[in-house]
Amino acid sequence: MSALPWPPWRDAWPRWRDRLLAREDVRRWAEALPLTRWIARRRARQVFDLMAGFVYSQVLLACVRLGVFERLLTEGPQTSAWLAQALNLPSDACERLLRAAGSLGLLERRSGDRHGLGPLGLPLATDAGLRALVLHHAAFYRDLDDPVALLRGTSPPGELARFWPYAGQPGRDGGAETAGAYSALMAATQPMVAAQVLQAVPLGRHRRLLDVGGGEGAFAEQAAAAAPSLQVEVFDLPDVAARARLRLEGAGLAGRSRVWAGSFLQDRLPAGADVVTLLRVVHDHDDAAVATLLRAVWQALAPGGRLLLAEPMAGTPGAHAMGDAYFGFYLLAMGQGRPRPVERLEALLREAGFQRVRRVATRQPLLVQVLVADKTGSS
Ligand SMILES: C[S@@+](CC[C@H](N)C(=O)[O-])C[C@H]1O[C@@H](n2cnc3c(N)ncnc32)[C@H](O)[C@@H]1O
Repeated sequence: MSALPWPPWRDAWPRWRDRLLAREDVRRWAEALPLTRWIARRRARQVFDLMAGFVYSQVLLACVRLGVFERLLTEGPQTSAWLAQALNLPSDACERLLRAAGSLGLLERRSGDRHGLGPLGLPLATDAGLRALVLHHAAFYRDLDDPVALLRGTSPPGELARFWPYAGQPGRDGGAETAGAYSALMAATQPMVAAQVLQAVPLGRHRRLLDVGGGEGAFAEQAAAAAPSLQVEVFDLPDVAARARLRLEGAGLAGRSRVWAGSFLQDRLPAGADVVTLLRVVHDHDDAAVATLLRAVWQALAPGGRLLLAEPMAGTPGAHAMGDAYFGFYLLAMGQGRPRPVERLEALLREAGFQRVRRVATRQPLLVQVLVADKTGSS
């Protein structure tokens, strides 16, 4: 266990508060008193939202499955009757869905008794990657059916674990199919990550980029568009690499790209790139595998080259639940990996031989944080 992040004397206040608020009479008093009433109400709402969060997610899933957001984006605000017909729902059920989605900020009322996109519905209407994730979460949701068994490791492998095994055993049965489904999801959600990374770290000064665990090449394609003189390369497992080859050729990048098939846990990475990217890869792996991977990247980089590690991280200010709750349980269901705080990743990078490890701010740290690290010595 690591040391406590605060000295024991700081426990005194929460201990006193917990003892006080455990008393029924104090809670009633706090609800009645104008000065504390708003805190009591906010807490009650927060607890209710935690309890009911799974219902909110299913309202969102229904909207995505029915294509509500894209429809309202292309057709503009519509009446409940119009939507009931377009979505093939009984009018009562449609009204119920519209009310639920409205209460969550996904939709909002407009003039003439019509419904339009709400502030939270707009990103879902415009981002196919977000909608793909919502659909994918249906499988994650089923895996969370018995969270205690999941924590104890006594539940049978769930759907996410079946989605993933091609990574551990390339070439095994069903590899191409599972790799296809997973890689397509990654590619659909990659644009939001690429936008953050390329804005934070322009690649114009580099000549050769190697995207390790680069999936079907979605980031390589965007990097090539952002830096026209950059040679882009992707390294991934064989079934995924085959998809990357097709994608990059299809994007007209055959002359500026190269795709390598292999496992970064067993095979040498191609040497000589002056920038290596690891996007949403490290959190998928346990510490021993990460040490192997980072050492392999260090060896592959040209002297003076740099590594760009980007992923959602634990302890992200203002987004703790994203790291510790969402990714903590997502990766548990997947069967390996963990979200790591920046400090842990910095330590792993230094242990692998990297120097000048530094953080680069992104506009949406919830989506992705970026660490840059240099290879200053020779291998
Ligand atoms: C979460 S996905 C991220 C893909 C891509 N970087 C992105 O952000 O869209 C992780 C990627 O690492 C690849 N991967 C996992 N284990 C690997 C291994 N041992 N060797 C090479 N690639 C691996 C997977 O096939 C997958 O494409």
